[in-house]
Amino acid sequence: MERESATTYEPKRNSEIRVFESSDEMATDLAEYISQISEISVKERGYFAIALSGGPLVSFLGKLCEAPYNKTLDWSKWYIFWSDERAVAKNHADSNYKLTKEGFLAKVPIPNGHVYSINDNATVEDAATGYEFVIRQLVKVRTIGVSESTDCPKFDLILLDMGPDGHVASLFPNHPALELNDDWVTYITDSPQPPPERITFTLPVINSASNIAIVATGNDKVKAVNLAVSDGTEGPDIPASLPARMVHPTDGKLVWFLDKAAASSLEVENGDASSSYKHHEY
Ligand SMILES: O=C1O[C@H](COP(=O)(O)O)[C@@H](O)[C@H](O)[C@H]1O
Repeated sequence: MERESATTYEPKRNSEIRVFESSDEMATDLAEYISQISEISVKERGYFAIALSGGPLVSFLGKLCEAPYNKTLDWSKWYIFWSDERAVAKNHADSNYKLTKEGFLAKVPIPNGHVYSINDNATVEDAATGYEFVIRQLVKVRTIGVSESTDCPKFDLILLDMGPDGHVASLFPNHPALELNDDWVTYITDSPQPPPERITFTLPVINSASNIAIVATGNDKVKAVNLAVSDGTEGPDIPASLPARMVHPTDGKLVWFLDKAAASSLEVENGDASSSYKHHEY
């Protein structure tokens, strides 16, 4: 696909940064990106297993509900998961399920049985255990792939929205959940942002995906974007435990979708605003 509107940094190894002039351009490119991954996954595996998140990224999924995608995509092969959920009822304003249902899922013909939401009627501990169990069953029958490198589920695509503090999914800076290596899904009860109780994919699961997209928009994301993609050495100024900086696909590919505001502190390599942005090499 031609992406005339985006400033793109072609990857050193397995990452790429795309910067957009407008929300509309970002939504158009994101829709094409998701569509292409969906088509490849269905062709190669027979399924498309995608994990969604909350945050502003959901508002960028609208183009998928319109022509041509609403007609051309094989929605019957889509399987929907969440990279994180808040411990609230599904009809609560804070629910990531509610956000994505209203903003996307209600507008496309994905079979209800393919939508794997997180239990809102259990303790967070039980909901996390139950969600991991469901994912394990789907890995066994290969509806979700498996990473040969990590033995973790290999989602075809995990869509993340980065918070202003650099959190992704419900993995927050300096939180012990960042160190979990054996669990696929975990829970926290002390989120620094409300609501405190949440269920989240762990980093090994995120990093095992075939494709990871991180969306960040707005002025309040400038610092976190800079820290997350900086090629500087980690230390007092660049925290090692910034979750977005810890997203390193094992065998897959990471694409950042940024608006100009969020990307405003990235260093342009040769001083030309249409040229590439520096970022760290994995
Ligand atoms: O709490 C959450 O926040 C992030 C995004 O943060 P925001 O400040 O940009 O809304 C979201 O990605 C995540 O799924 C969610 O649970």
